[in-house]
Amino acid sequence: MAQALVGLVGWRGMVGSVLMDRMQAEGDFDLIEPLFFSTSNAGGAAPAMAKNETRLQDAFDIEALKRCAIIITAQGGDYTTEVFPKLRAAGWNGHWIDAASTLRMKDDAVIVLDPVNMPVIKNALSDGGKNWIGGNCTVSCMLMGVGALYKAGLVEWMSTQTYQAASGGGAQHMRELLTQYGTLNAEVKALLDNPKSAILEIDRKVIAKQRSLTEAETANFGVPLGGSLIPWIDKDLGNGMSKEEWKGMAETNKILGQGEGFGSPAVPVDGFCVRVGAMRCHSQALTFKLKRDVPLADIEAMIAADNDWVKFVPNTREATIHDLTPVAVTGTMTIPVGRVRKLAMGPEYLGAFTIGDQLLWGAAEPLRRMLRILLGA
Ligand SMILES: NC(=O)C1=CN([C@@H]2O[C@H](COP(=O)(O)OP(=O)(O)OC[C@H]3O[C@@H](n4cnc5c(N)ncnc54)[C@H](OP(=O)(O)O)[C@@H]3O)[C@@H](O)[C@H]2O)C=CC1
Ligand SMILES: N[C@@H](CC(=O)OP(=O)(O)O)C(=O)O
Repeated sequence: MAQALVGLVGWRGMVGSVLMDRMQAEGDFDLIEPLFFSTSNAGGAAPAMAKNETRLQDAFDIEALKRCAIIITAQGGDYTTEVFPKLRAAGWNGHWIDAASTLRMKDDAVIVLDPVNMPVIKNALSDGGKNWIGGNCTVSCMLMGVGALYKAGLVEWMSTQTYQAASGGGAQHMRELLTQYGTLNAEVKALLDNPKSAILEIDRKVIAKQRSLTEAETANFGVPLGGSLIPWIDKDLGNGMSKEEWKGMAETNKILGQGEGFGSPAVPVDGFCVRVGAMRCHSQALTFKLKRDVPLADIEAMIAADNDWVKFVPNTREATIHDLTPVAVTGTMTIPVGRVRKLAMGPEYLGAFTIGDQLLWGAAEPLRRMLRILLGA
């Protein structure tokens, strides 16, 4: 039987490259006939994973896209906004798998995170669903870690305080962060090399340099991030909330198939989203109000048993500083959850800390897993 023709758009970008690596590592290309698209180099050579179709197709060519049974895109929201409606209007009835946020909250779209919401995905599939969208990276990584508490119906509300990496803004943001670190280091290198130099002199020079970075040096974040932080991510919704913060409640509930549109109450999720100088791991401190007092050991066991990727980190200094950091997690599929303890506010109040690679579980992995679900593999 002929293999399904799967269109790949955005495969050479940062998210797309991580997706390609994961698809190769898991043998996904053995199951499909890939058709590679480009917005900038139609007619050029497709990457080595191509089989019969070795030339890049034009990613804006609706007729070429219509040939595909499934399209996976990590090209970005502008591309989705431009192409998806035209493709559907042209009668294309295939499956659209997308990393961008554009379609996430549409009624006919499912936010895919199958280790957490396989029942929601299966329901939508049996109802003829065709639009499968990856979730916000922070939300997906959080639910991979503590989804067990939601599945058990234990969460009355949750507050999140995030520590989000530069990669969430894109490749240029990562470069800008590292360039800033380099600039700051260069500013005080001579003083650092002299063990007798005064730390407050170093500090004075660093802050002076941070405050005088040029527009070019802060073009992506708008302000210095190296040696600082930015407590605002994504758009200003005008009600005191950032769009990234809004996604926390909206997407968590939609992923779980509850709240608006599902006929059940939404769990309140709120907090502050903060950009920090990490490279590609999003970290989050979580505060839960549970519906009842559950013994800590039961909670730990529930979290640890939820899926193959969650790793329970004992709440000790040693385990935490080694296993619960962006440096430990980057480039791995592991989602550590640690610092789990009852809080001083009462026995129903639980604290936890979790981390995920925002390019893996936060972006690429749910997409390739959805492809597998569609292929029945
Ligand atoms: N960054 C993130 O953390 C997350 C991003 N997303 C979604 O994924 C989308 C893509 O993000 P991201 O991968 O960071 O975007 P990139 O900018 O890395 O890639 C997007 C596209 O830019 C084009 N491009 C132009 N110049 C280059 C270059 N030098 N190297 C590689 N590609 C280039 C490519 O298209 P072409 O080959 O056609 O020229 C590529 O597919 C986002 O817009 C967002 O919707 C989702 C979750 C997380
Ligand atoms: N907003 C995220 C990255 C991202 O792409 O999110 P979304 O897929 O929800 O637009 C961040 O900056 O860390």
